Amino acid sequence: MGRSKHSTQVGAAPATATVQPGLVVGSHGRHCLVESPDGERRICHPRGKKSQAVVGDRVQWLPSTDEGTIERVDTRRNLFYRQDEIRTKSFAANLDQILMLVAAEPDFSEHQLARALIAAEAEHIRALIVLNKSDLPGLFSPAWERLAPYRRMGYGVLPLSLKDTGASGLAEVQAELAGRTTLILGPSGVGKSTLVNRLVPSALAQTGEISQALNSGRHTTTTTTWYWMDKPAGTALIDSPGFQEFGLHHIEPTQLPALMPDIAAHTGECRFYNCTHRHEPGCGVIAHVEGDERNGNSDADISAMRYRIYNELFDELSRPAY
Ligand SMILES: Nc1nc2c(ncn2[C@@H]2O[C@H](COP(=O)(O)OP(=O)(O)OP(=O)(O)O)[C@@H](O)[C@H]2O)c(=O)[nH]1
Ligand SMILES: [Zn+2]
Repeated sequence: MGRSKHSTQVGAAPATATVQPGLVVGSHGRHCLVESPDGERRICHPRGKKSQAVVGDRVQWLPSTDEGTIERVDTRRNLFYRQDEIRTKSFAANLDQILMLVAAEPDFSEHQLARALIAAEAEHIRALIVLNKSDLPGLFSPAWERLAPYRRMGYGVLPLSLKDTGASGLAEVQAELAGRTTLILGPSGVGKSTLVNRLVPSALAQTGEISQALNSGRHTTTTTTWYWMDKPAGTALIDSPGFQEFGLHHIEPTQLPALMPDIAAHTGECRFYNCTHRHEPGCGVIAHVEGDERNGNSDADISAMRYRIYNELFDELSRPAY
């Protein structure tokens, strides 16, 4: 077996093999890499559909020769995933937070940012936004301004620069990661690989090892990977491959307001208890939308862009699946 030579333990399973606890640190397709409490790692295969695991899962596994079988996935605290019309794509489980990395350039999509934040809220996962490339002043300031609504609604937003060998803001980012399990997400070109390599100097080597083990020696980048930054302190970083669209088909349109903190702040002010905040008279949300001609209010703390994103998502999630 091509895969076997990469496993760290060799030998037949004892006849009285008992299930053992483990942590999923890599996954590719149906099989995954499981780390035992002593740090040993081996490839495991799910016993069946119910024992399919994702990175971050705590599992109970049974040794079989030099590989293993996942017998059970422990109850998850949360599962961060996206869903398009056809399928669900899981990123990872049991997260303390997601770190959304965007940059002064390339220009980031606020829609994609909003979608990831909504998916995190739906699973009660904390989110942190980091704006990289603060060394590009002409581009950084407008990007920082675009994030003002997110700061206002309570998200942590941190500036960062990883240019050349210098860094600024890295210590502040590290402080937010300490003692937590963090999934890092970001569109292409924002500096995600640069950041992961800076936070986990052995990342490149580890990725090679994990994807080799999981892909019978073929090096691919389609693997979600768990990196220990500080194991005794419980600080871990999960890096997952890029994606095109962040589907939110698992969310009902009427759930959206509760998952968007700036909108949620005003839903209690609406005249109708089942207000959709799109056209109703006496709507507390509309009354707080910046520049909306329907509002005669003082305090417009919902940006026009955020309200547009709300409406577009509401329409999208209201369309019947086909
Ligand atoms: N000016 C500046 N450039 C940066 C900074 N961080 C990363 N870069 C550059 O941005 C480019 C993209 O960085 P990567 O780390 O490859 O980005 P990525 O997000 O992993 O992108 P993909 O590999 O496409 O997924 C590289 O040319 C980096 O050198 C920064 O803080 N400032
Ligand atoms: Zn309303």
